[in-house]
Order: sequence, then C-alpha cells, then structure tokens
Amino acid sequence: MRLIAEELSGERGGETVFSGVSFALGSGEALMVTGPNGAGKSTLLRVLCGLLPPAEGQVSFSGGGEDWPDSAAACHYLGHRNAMKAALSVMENLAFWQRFLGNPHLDPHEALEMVGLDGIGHLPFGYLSTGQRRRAAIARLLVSYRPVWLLDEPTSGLDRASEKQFAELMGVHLEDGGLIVAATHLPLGLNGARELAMRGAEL
Ligand SMILES: Nc1ncnc2c1ncn2[C@@H]1O[C@H](COP(=O)(O)OP(=O)(O)OP(=O)(O)O)[C@@H](O)[C@H]1O
Repeated sequence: MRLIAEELSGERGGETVFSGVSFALGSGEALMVTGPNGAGKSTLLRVLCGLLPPAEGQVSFSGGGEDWPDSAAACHYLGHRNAMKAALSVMENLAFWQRFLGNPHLDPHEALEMVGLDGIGHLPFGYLSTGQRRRAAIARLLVSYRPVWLLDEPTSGLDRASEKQFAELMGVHLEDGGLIVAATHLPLGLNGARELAMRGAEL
C-alpha cells in the first residue's frame, strides 16, 4: 500500500497555511510531521484523510483493494478531540465506533486491555481523566482496522508508561504493514520514522 501527497497546499479561512508538501509513504513506514504552532500540521492531516479539500495538489492511496479504494477509506483519524460521547460508557463508545466503522479488528474489551483501561469500560467516558480519555481514543484505532493511522499529537496527556505502550502499538501496526502519519512536538519512540518539517505558508 502507498500513500502519496503531491505538491499539496492547504487553506484555512481562505488563507494558505502550507504549500508544496510532497511525500510517498509505503506499508510499514511512519512519517513524523513537525513544526511550530500554526505551521499547518493538523490541516495537513485533515487534507490527507479528506476532511478538507486540498487547495492545490493531490492525495492518492494505492494497493488497498476494494476495502480501501482511497485515502479517506483507508484512514483512521485521531484528532485533538477524542470523538467519544461523554454520557456513554467507554465500552458503548467503542462498540458504536466498531459498528460504525466496520472492518472489526480487536474486541472492545481486548482493545481496552491493550491501552491499560480494562476495568473501567463501564464508566461514562466523561468521568475519565485526560490521559484515560486519550487512551480510550487510541483504543478506537484498534477496534476497527484501517491501514493508515493519521495521528494528531497522539501522546498529548499520556504518562510515560502509556507513551511507551502506545509506541509498542504503533510498532505492531507498522510490522503488520500499516502506515502512520503523526503530527507531533515530541519524539514518539518510533525507530526509523521519517520527518516532514513544516514551516507554514512562508515556504
Ligand atoms: N477554521 C479555521 N479558520 C481559519 N483559520 C484556521 C482555521 N483552523 C485553523 N486555522 C489556522 O490555520 C493555521 C494552521 O493551523 P493548524 O491547526 O493546522 O496548525 P498546527 O501546525 O497543527 O498547530 P499546533 O502545533 O498548534 O497544533 C493556523 O494559523 C490556524 O489559526
């Protein structure tokens, strides 16, 4: 599988926030998107998964067969918000996402165990601490399979042990032939990851 960005520009509110972004990422590869606040990292991730149209250039995804015909279908997007309903339990949220997204991968109980949240699946999501919320959102990546993980500051709010656990989960995803694009200010503990340094519209 291959995710390709060609001469991409992204706009917010009619202003160009980045331009000329190109890369090609294959199965088992990770790309760290770095740069100062406002450089356009989140905007780039949203363009890659089709939540925003590119102002210029194009995104393509190949080798995904019928299940993953394009990048929008192939991507899991973990944004700043955790995409969970506060009043539903953690388990209910994960079960909803599994039904909604299809391509079931891990059972929600198993996914919670993988992020160290077993035992609190019955709690409303809104009761969880900041780091626990992030871990539950990471469990969403595990309940339905998507080959491409687009991660926006994925370790924000995580303690050291959870950061390490998440690095292991990302490692397994890459070993299984997945792809990862992560916007981050911190090293994520992925050996061999490439870097895309963004500097914003002045490029
Ligand atoms: N909906 C919007 N309307 C107008 N401008 C926006 C909108 N969303 C973002 N922007 C602007 O686009 C620019 C890029 O924002 P973006 O969130 O992509 O940056 P970032 O590199 O992810 O920053 P950070 O490191 O702070 O997360 C910023 O200047 C931001 O103010």
